[in-house]
Amino acid sequence: MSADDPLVCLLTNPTSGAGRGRGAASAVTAELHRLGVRFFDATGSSASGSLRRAHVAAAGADAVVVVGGDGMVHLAAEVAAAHDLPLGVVPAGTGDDVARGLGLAVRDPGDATRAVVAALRAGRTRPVDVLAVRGGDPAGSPEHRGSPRSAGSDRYERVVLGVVSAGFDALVNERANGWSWPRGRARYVMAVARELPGRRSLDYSLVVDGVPEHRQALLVAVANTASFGGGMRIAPDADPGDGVLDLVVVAPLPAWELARVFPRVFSGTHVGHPAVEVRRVREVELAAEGDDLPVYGDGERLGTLPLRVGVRPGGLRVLA
Ligand SMILES: Nc1ncnc2c1ncn2[C@@H]1O[C@H](COP(=O)(O)OP(=O)(O)OP(=O)(O)O)[C@@H](O)[C@H]1O
Repeated sequence: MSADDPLVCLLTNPTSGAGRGRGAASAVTAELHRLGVRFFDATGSSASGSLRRAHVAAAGADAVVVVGGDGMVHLAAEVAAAHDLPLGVVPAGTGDDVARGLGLAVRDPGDATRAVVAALRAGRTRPVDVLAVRGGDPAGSPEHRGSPRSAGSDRYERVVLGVVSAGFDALVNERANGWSWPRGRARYVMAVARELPGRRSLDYSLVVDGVPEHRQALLVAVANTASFGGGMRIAPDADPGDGVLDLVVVAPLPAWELARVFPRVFSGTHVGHPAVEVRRVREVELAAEGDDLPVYGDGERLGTLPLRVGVRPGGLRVLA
């Protein structure tokens, strides 16, 4: 190991993957030691602590490497993008939708670490698009405090790698996050079942690539990658390398029809349904009438509407 070797800012999360994160973190640090990689472990006792420490550590690092699920990858992407560093991902969550969406294999943490280190040492990165989200009331996302860019909602911009969504699924997410059991997909499916009877469509005001439109919809999602919620392929053809976003609007459906169509989201075949519209766009402004509708990005609460989502083509380099 020499001072010329790359220095990694490492982020882990003991709570990822229903507790698997702790073991994954140990496996990764052991492998980094074995491979002689210089790293600084920026993991704190909470998400906000990790974010603060990572912003400091990243200032002197050559890469950010994250061990965890979508929420951790989200946090690490924020740091990597702010410091213009490549991001290495060791998936260790319950869903790992973002990692899969980026085309990364979800495998043994040791193998994933070796792949990341090989890419780092070879200087091999793949550019991926990111969603740049403005608005969304940062007060609604306490873990975000501590970022150099969190001051003032106008200047506030947040990076999302996977899917930004508002509507039925955000309410489902809100409900699922309030439960500690069951884990993973089962928790989402149960939350859907609980949310279905009370489901309502909302009056959305959208500005899509500069053109205003009003829509009654159950759900509006802006996707960079295909899935969220542990395998729900909301935008099955979304490609994080195409420089555009997939805007998904689900029109109101009777409850019985929604219950019939919903399971098709796991295979992505819901997009053939007439109530589901998918468009390739570059920027969406999103508001919902008279509602503090929660908005989620990468499975994390971003805050509430209104907000604007744009694409930064190739905005992040992934070590792969
Ligand atoms: N150091 C930490 N200590 C406690 N909680 C943390 C820490 N770092 C992050 N968190 C929180 O843990 C939550 C879950 O993290 P993560 O997304 O990595 O795992 P997961 O939920 O199991 O995976 P997935 O989102 O892929 O299903 C995040 O919402 C994040 O805010």
